[in-house]
Amino acid sequence: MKVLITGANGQLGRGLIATAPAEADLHPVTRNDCDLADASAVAALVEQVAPDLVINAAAYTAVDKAESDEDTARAINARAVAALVAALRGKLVHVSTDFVFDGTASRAYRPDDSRNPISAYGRSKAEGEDHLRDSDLLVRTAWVYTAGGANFVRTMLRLMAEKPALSVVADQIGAPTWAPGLARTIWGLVAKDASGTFHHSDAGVASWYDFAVAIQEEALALGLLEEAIPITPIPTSAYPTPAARPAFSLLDCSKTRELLGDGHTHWRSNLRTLLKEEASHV
Ligand SMILES: NC(=O)C1=CN([C@@H]2O[C@H](COP(=O)(O)OP(=O)(O)OC[C@H]3O[C@@H](n4cnc5c(N)ncnc54)[C@H](OP(=O)(O)O)[C@@H]3O)[C@@H](O)[C@H]2O)C=CC1
Ligand SMILES: Cc1cn([C@H]2C[C@H](O)[C@@H](COP(=O)(O)OP(=O)(O)O[C@H]3O[C@@H](C)C(=O)[C@@H](O)[C@H]3O)O2)c(=O)[nH]c1=O
Ligand SMILES: [Mg+2]
Repeated sequence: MKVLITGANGQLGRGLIATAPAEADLHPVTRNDCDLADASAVAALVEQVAPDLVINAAAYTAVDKAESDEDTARAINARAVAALVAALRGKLVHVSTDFVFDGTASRAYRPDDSRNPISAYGRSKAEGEDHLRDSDLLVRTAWVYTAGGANFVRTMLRLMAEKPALSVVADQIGAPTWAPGLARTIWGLVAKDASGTFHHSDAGVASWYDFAVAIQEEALALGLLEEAIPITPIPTSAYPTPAARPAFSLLDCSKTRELLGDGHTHWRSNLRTLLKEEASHV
């Protein structure tokens, strides 16, 4: 099975490469190999590799920057998806976000719930989803982190080492996602030849504040941080950002777990695994 993986240097791309099944003949590509904003380059790449499957792990993920750069976000998160679908004979596995939802739900979002993005990034990702065919596979995830990535965990570790105190929003609720776990779920869905929409995040629920508190506790226990600093829970209104973010974006992952018939690891357990990995590199 010839598999083209875009975004190969990203958090998910690296996880997909690390967890790929032995029978997958991987063709990882980065921005240097192909600029996804260039539709003709996308078509040429797909023609040249002639993959059975494309896993599109590339995206414009700078949520705040997208507010003032929506056209670039749309080029990568939407128009590149259309170009992949147009060039491709095989299946597209595409990845999207909890930020396609508006956050007004009072229960976890199911794969077929209606979308209503409230940011430029969310709109660009929703538009990308719309380009998929029925035979393609869409996996929505949230709050992704991994070793070496640009993510909330690494931002917190840096700020906790530098600052005397932190304030973190406590009224945005969701669940973090460890990239290698997401990658395994994607390979599991590919093995089942799944199509349609699936959700994957780690198990459990958190606010960004809860996540920050857990990061500090686990990092102190592992010796990644020397001293605890006070972390204050704040409302979103006290932390203004260019992009609006959903107040509640928990993903209901039961359809995915039922199909794969496996367990669902709690985010705190995955966080500990990641921090142990970070600690072993120090
Ligand atoms: N990160 C998160 O919290 C979440 C991510 N997602 C989705 O999951 C998927 C994977 O995200 P993640 O791995 O975290 O993202 P990353 O930002 O870690 O990686 C994205 C990759 O896409 C590449 N890329 C960006 N623009 C282009 C371009 N024009 N041409 C070629 N490559 C490009 C980037 O390259 P470069 O480094 O050179 O820019 C980067 O390697 C995405 O679809 C994202 O929307 C969903 C929910 C949460
Ligand atoms: C650094 C910092 C952030 N925050 C808040 C801002 C924001 O509401 C929240 C998370 O901040 P970040 O900028 O790390 O997260 P953000 O980039 O918005 O993360 C999102 O990225 C995209 C790609 C997705 O698809 C989403 O699922 C989600 O993971 O924490 C604080 O309250 N205090 C702080 O000191
Ligand atoms: Mg970010």
